[in-house]
Amino acid sequence: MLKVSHLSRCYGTFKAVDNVSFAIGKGEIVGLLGHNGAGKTTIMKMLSGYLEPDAGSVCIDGLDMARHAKQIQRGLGYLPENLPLYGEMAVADYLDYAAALKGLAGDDKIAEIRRAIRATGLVPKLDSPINTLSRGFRQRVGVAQAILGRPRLLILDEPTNGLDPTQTRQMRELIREISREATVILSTHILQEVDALCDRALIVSAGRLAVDEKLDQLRAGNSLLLETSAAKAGEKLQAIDGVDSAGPLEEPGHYRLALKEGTDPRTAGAAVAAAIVGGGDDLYRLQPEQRDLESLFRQVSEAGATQKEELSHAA
Ligand SMILES: Nc1ncnc2c1ncn2[C@@H]1O[C@H](COP(=O)(O)OP(=O)(O)OP(=O)(O)O)[C@@H](O)[C@H]1O
Repeated sequence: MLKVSHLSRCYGTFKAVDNVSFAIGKGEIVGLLGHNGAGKTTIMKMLSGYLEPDAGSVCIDGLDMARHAKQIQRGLGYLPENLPLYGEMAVADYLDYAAALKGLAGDDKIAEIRRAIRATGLVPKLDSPINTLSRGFRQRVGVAQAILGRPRLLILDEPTNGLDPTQTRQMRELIREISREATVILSTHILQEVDALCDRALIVSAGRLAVDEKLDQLRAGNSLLLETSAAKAGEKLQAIDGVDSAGPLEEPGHYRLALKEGTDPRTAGAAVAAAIVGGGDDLYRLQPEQRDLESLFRQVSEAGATQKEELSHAA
């Protein structure tokens, strides 16, 4: 449905997005995660056709954004980070205007506005000028305009930004509801948001895509941590059935063993233990590696910070 290839974008000489590629299938909810300034909004702007990439391409349903922006944008809903809402306008008038901009007219337009208003719980606020609404309701107006016309792809930049816990819960329910009909990519720096809503996480760090992983795979984990007296066990362990790679960690005798897909960690663990003990070495620790979004995010951020530091020293 969405294919992003080698996307890059600079602001002046600063590279905000650097060679990012990923693909999203129909019906997925994907979270784009990253620290402040990681490049999420810049990526979202390019996905929506609002900003042109310096290099790379965005294809939606086989159409290239560079050549078919108008056509693609008709089937796309976008909630930008700071949606310019016209404060003096009543909610109903604003949505009527937004629907017309999307090319909706006549009965279709009325039906779509009604649907968006109901989906976002905006019925009691229809006649209220936008500048009298709370932040949560303004955000709902933003989502309502994004879902007008039943877009097949929804791009939501920080949809729960600034919402209180109740509003956040309601917004998540709304996104889940919308995802029954549409593919959703949402950006956030809130890990729980991705945990609660998404099938997959993309983590950007310093403009680069550092992680692209399904959350159930992430939760299942597929690696072992080993501590042994064997000084150079790497090669021997790599030869064990089910072990994909055996990398030494910083401390001597510590290894991280990545397992091949479909390998049962218990079976591989037993073979690893037998190889260590059978070779006359001591086995101090062997356990599945605990992986969660938070530790992965921390790892990626630390790596990104080191990389930034190295770049600034080199400059
Ligand atoms: N118009 C611009 N001109 C210059 N630099 C910009 C511009 N827009 C963004 N940047 C810079 O590009 C980098 C990426 O910004 P971007 O807004 O994409 O990050 P983000 O991950 O969305 O951050 P946040 O979570 O704070 O919204 C940042 O360092 C930012 O300062």
